[in-house]
Amino acid sequence: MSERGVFIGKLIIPRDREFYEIRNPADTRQVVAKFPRLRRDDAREAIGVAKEAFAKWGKTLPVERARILYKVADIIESRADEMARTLTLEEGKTLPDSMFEVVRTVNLLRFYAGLITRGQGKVISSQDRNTIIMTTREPLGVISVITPWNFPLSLPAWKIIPAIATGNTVVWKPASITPTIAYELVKAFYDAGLPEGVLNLVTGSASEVGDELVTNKDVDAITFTGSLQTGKEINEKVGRMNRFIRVQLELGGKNATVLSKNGDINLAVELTARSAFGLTGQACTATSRFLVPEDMHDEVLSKLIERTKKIVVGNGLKSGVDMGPLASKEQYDKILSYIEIGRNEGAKLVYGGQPIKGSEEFDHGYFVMPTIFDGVTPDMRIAKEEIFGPVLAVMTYRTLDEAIDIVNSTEYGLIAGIVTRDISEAAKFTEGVKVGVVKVNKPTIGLEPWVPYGGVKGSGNDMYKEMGEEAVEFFTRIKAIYVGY
Ligand SMILES: NC(=O)C1=CN([C@@H]2O[C@H](COP(=O)(O)OP(=O)(O)OC[C@H]3O[C@@H](n4cnc5c(N)ncnc54)[C@H](OP(=O)(O)O)[C@@H]3O)[C@@H](O)[C@H]2O)C=CC1
Ligand SMILES: O=C(O)CCC(=O)C(=O)O
Repeated sequence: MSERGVFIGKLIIPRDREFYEIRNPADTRQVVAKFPRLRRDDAREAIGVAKEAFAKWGKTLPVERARILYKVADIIESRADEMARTLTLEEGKTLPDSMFEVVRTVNLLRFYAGLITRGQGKVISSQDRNTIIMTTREPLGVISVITPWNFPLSLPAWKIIPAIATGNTVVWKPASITPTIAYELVKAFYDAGLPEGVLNLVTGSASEVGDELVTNKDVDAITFTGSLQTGKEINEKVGRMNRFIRVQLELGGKNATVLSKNGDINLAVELTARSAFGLTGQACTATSRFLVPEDMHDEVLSKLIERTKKIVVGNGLKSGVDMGPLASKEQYDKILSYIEIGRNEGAKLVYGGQPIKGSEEFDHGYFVMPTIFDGVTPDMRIAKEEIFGPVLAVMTYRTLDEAIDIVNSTEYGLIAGIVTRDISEAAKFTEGVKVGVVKVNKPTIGLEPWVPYGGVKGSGNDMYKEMGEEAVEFFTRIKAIYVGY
């Protein structure tokens, strides 16, 4: 398997750096690609290149930037099958889920291309005669983009595209285990004619490359998605630097789906099974708690187990597979350890709870069964901590108020779902839950790119939203202009 490069201004293959292997999580005998482990100096160089490129890119007309974004969209569309396959090989999710990411990326490109040509300022009436006041939005400069592995294409895309569309330049550090699809995304930008240095890709460790992207004084803003722990670390580091820059932190979740007494049981079971076990539970939007009215518990649980038995686990490249492997050995060990924690703290394991082994198809991958714990109480670790895998906690409640309290009882606040036929119940739930997104009769997974997204509490620093028109607010600053005539 060939060695891949990085983009520092342009594509380079740094032969004097160590290369590390990316392996397929469904079959670890297969090497997907090799990438260089860059050092701090390389990241510093990339930031310098981005700063230089900003001097020109920041002054291009929106229509020129839009023209390139539309072209990137066409290129990605023409490479959709190949890119989806690469994503599955590298991260493990099923091909339809990978294709969903590709299509979302194309939609993001076209959405922001259209949006920026519409203009971003306002005209405000003045208290003085013969005066016009207006605002414009200007790009910030160099943006550090640091992203996780679970949505390795569309999640970075929803940061990079509005950043570049608004005239900023970018240095991107993808998660160490998913650089191949990152490389493909950046390549599509350059194939579309993006000027050198506007989008830079640096692969390497969090402690060197990641740290440089956070602490370098030429960085004007940081947008990060990842764990709560890393988010706190980045926040502290930036705080210690004694200068004011924007930091966007999108962190974990411990999302609940609540079945109300007035809800459709079959719908709740279907949405929960999809949101808990789809994407192998490795989504920040996944449902990891299922709250069920006490008197409906037995019927719901038996339907949930029946539905979960139908989930086909396997290599994401195979058709008919619903759930791929976990993305890495680290993930595999972590999920199995949480299953052990659940057992030890007295939750009842009613389905799964095992790695899948014993055949050629499964012996070389990080496969585990979809897992359901029943009798989970809010004080248990499996009810509070983000597991980030296919492990669902079933909990019971008596009143809607109590359900809302349970939903709010973790340190996270990303998404909450309710299944109900009663509109006033849906309204009460929506008002009561402390989260960034509410889903009514919909799965917690599945976001649309034109809708603002972001969590509260431990799920994010909640100053700016991602996606939608709102993303532009993070990547631009407002200038007010008073004109007398
Ligand atoms: N709210 C949201 O929108 C989403 C949140 N997430 C959250 O992401 C987490 C899973 O992703 P995971 O990759 O494990 O998260 P991490 O926080 O471990 O890593 C995220 C990214 O940050 C890098 N990184 C890690 N430590 C530092 C540091 N000190 N300074 C700079 N960069 C650093 C990582 O590099 P490296 O890979 O080299 O370690 C990676 O690129 C889950 O908690 C999940 O909930 C995921 C998706 C969406
Ligand atoms: O659920 C989705 O559509 C997106 C979720 C996501 O991006 C994430 O979990 O990282």
